[in-house]
This record gives sequence, C-alpha cells and structure tokens, in this order.
Amino acid sequence: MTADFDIIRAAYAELIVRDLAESRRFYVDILGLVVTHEDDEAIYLRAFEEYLHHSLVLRQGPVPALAALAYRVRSQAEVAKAAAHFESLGCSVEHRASGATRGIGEAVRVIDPLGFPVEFFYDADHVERYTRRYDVQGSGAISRLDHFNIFTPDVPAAQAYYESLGFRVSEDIQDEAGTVYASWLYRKATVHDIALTGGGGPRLHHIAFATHERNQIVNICDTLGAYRLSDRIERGPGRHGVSNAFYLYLRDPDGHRVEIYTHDYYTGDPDNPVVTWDVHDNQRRDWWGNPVVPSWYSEGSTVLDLGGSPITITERTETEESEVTIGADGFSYTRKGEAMPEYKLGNQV
Ligand SMILES: O=C1C=CC(S(=O)(=O)O)=CC1(O)O
Ligand SMILES: [Fe+2]
Repeated sequence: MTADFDIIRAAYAELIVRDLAESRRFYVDILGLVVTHEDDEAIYLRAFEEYLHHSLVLRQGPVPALAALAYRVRSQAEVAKAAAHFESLGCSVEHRASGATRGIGEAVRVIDPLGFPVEFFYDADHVERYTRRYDVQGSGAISRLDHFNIFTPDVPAAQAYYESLGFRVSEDIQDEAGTVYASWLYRKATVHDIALTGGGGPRLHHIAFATHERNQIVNICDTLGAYRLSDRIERGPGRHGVSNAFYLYLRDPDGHRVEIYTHDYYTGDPDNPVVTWDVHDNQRRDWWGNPVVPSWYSEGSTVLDLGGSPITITERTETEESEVTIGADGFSYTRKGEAMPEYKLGNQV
C-alpha cells in the first residue's frame, strides 16, 4: 500500500555506544562533529550545515547497537499519517511525546516491515548553523548527514517497501540471472537516503556523512594517522563506481561503520535514469578497481526493537556478493569479455 505521507530525507541516527567519552573523542575530536548537548546518558551531535538539534545521537549502553534511524517528513501533520500507515501494516508503533528524544518534537517510532527501528518526525529545535564557522570547522569539515545503509536479506522486497514510501531507485547491482545484490534509493535529490545491502538482517551497515570536498576526506585520514588511529580506517579512501562518490569507511570505537562521502550527483528530475551494475564488474564498488575488504561485506551493527532488545537476524537465502566475485573482491573483470587474470596485481587473499 503506497504511503500518503511525504518523507523528505534521512535525518538522524541513534547509536548505542559503550563508552561515551571514547566515542566523543572519535566523533568530536577527530571527525569534528558539533556537540549540541551532552549529559551522562547521551551526546547529541550535528554537522556544520545542520540547524536541527542533531543528526546523530550517541546513547550510553551495554551493547553496541542501532536504536533508531530517523527520517524527517514534510510537516507535523505527516507524522500522524505515518503512524496510521504503519498501524495499518500491523507494525509495532510507538507514539513519542515532544522531547522523548531531546530536541525532537512529537514523533512516531516503528518497527518497519524490514525489522528496523525507524522514526518519523518534523518538529525539532533549531540551533546555530555552523556553515560559516570556519574558525571551528577543522580539516574534516563534515557538512551534513547524507544516508543510511542497511543489511537486509531480500533486496527486491526491501526495495519494493521503500518504493511504497515514495523512494526512487538511482542505482543497483545485479547479475546476469537478475539476482539483486544491492540497491540505492532516494527522497532528496542525491543518489540515496537509503542503501540496501544484501545480507543477514536487519543489521545496520553504516551511516554516512557528507563533506563538500575530496581533500577534506584525505584530511580526516591524515588526522587519524596523527592520532595513531589509522586502524579506524576500514576501506578507502577511494572513488565509488556506484554513486560516483569519493569515499572513506571508518569503524568507530564500538565497531559501528561510518562513511565519509562526497561528490555524488543530482537525481532530482523525474526521468533520472537508473544505473545497473554487473556484480562481476570490478569497478562497481571502487572505480579504481581496489578490492572491497571482506569485513565490509560481512560486519554490521545489531538493531534494537522498541523495547531495547536485539532483533533476530534473518540470513540471506540468495547468493552473497562476496561469493560471486573471485576470492576477496577486486578480482572480477576490468574489461568485460577479456580473460580474467588469476589475480589482480597486489593480490590479497
Ligand atoms: O554510499 C555508498 C555508495 C556506493 C557504494 S559502493 O561500494 O560503490 O557500492 C557503497 C555505499 O552504499 O556506501
Ligand atoms: Fe554509503
């Protein structure tokens, strides 16, 4: 059933972290996110272009997990429509009073048909927008939250669900038999607000923040090196095939994956063409053909139900992407039809 409420964008995530102080060092001291509010229980962070109270909540807890992904809707009236929609689907629905999450007005939090805790809100406190605060932006200068990426076992079913919420596909990865390994869908006029990664789920794959310039991503890598924290770098920096974005994947102190991302493209016209990649194309996930490290395909964050308990994972029944490329990724074809080398130069196992 098509939803009758208007989601405008991915807006914030709430992550459970074990040590607030250590997480603060990673997200504030190194990534440079701005603290809107902090107390013994949680830290509320935003990026430099953001004027809403936060785009990331770090909440102290015993086990690292995702507590919520939140989308902003176009008006407060849409929140009630969202609640009615998910009640009609038979989903668990929690009506949240204003301030249930600091800085957020009346909202609704549901367990969606894919098993994820998802919140829909409009009203939120406005705070100082640091767009021109070059005096404090630091070298990373993260501008805004860009998207969520989730593990889900059945990508076509998840895609159909998100399309029922008004999302449109920008790119996907398929094989010759039509198996869909991953899909990217948007509401705002960029490549995606949500990416669906085929795998056991519901699990969070990553949250992603955007910068305006590629060198700001390189600066973050240099800063991590200066802190002797280069082991926080999981994958990249590099250039994606899908989305065309320049990217970097980090793992925070609890193992949550955070992507820093820039330079994707506009998708706002109604006839925006879908790009479909061959799963055997070695440039699909890294345009320069660099291998995708195995942990990127396999590791993700547990998600919690509305009562705070971990949600049971359903394994994927179709083939996994890491099974259909040769060895660890990076060993598929570069030029379709040419005999594939046994290993790419600098092979890794
Ligand atoms: O944001 C993204 C854009 C592209 C890719 S991929 O690795 O190029 O498929 C992954 C991603 O979903 O993190
Ligand atoms: Fe991403």
